[in-house]
Amino acid sequence: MELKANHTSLLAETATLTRTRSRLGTPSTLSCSPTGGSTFLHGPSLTIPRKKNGVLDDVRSNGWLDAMRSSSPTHKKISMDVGHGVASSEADAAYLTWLLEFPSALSSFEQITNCAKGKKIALFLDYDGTLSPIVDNPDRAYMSDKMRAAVKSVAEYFPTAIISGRSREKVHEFVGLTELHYAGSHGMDIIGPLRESVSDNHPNCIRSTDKKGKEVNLFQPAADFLPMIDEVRMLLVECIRDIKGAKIENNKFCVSVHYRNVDEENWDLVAQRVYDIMKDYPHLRLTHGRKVLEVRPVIDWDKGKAVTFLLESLGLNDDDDVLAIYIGDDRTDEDAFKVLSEVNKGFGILVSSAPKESNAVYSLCDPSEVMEFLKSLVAWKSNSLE
Ligand SMILES: O=P(O)(O)OC[C@H]1O[C@H](O[C@H]2O[C@H](CO)[C@@H](O)[C@H](O)[C@H]2O)[C@H](O)[C@@H](O)[C@@H]1O
Repeated sequence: MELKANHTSLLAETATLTRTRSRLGTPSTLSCSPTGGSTFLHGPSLTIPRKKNGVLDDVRSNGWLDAMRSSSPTHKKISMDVGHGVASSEADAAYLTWLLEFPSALSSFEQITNCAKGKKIALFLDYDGTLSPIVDNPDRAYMSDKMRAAVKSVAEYFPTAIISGRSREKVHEFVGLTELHYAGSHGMDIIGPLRESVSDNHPNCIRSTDKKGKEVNLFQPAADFLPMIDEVRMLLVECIRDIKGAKIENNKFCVSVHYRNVDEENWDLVAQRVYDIMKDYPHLRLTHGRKVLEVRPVIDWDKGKAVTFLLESLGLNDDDDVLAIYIGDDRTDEDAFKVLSEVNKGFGILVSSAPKESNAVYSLCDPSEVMEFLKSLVAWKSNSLE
């Protein structure tokens, strides 16, 4: 039996498994001001230390390898002892305990819609691991037609944006819906509605046209870095060429170094090769995703800033009656969760099937639960309009 069958009763069952509930608290205190979540632990420092004696000392001592090993917890669903409703392993018990701190957005749906009453919902969706399941080949991370239909329906009721680490063009191609707003390269490439106050406030925001010839605002705060990023991408392609399974992905303002398909014994080699290139580019930094190293410009911009920018572009940032919901699965999504709770404008929903520290308030287990959540939002909104 899967956890999804009945979150509430399972949570009650497992309450006895933990003595930490009172310490953790639950968003039942959320009322209509959804802030909270815990402080996100950013993990190992990502600054690059000077080179030491041995070749691999750098990547070991700076924590890259540890971060690589913990970057994508094994996907699992809770298995339960049939007929007993108790968690069948310590990992399951840990997950159920974690759910007390980050309750399912599905079982908390009524609480969420109570918060949303009388408010304008704006929806922000990450792509990989949120709308599409994680797969070995990043070029084939397609979302299902059912998911596409769910995203299309939700966008009919609420302004909806995709915020991805991929290039904007690529994620738009995968999603294939023109009615959404898109931010690629972790928010460093945004097309938003034309709004003069926004281009006045952001020097890198220019007037442009989208694929349909409609006038839009194009915001690319890292435009000056493009030649450097291209140069580093080409160096990275060369330097990992002989490592079986390693793959470089061009995300325009970022470069992804994938190691999902590399033998674990060669991960340190991937890390060291990337490190050896990065050390000559102090204006670039590295972040960790799910079995991916991401090289990006050192600028004060992330998915959190992209959410703020998009809210401004949608004319929603000054309204008190806005509820922004951000759904994502990755470390980079934490910046967005954090911003929403800081400005008290909404909350994050972390997609994870394993316990993680997060700035999110709620959780969903996997993309199938994300789809269920989107469909529930549509049903709730259309019923409320009848
Ligand atoms: O911000 P996102 O939309 O979540 O993008 C983050 C990265 O996602 C992709 O990589 C991840 O998904 C791949 C396909 O399932 C998987 O093979 C890979 O191991 C994951 O890290 C994408 O390929 C990256 O470029 C994005 O930065």
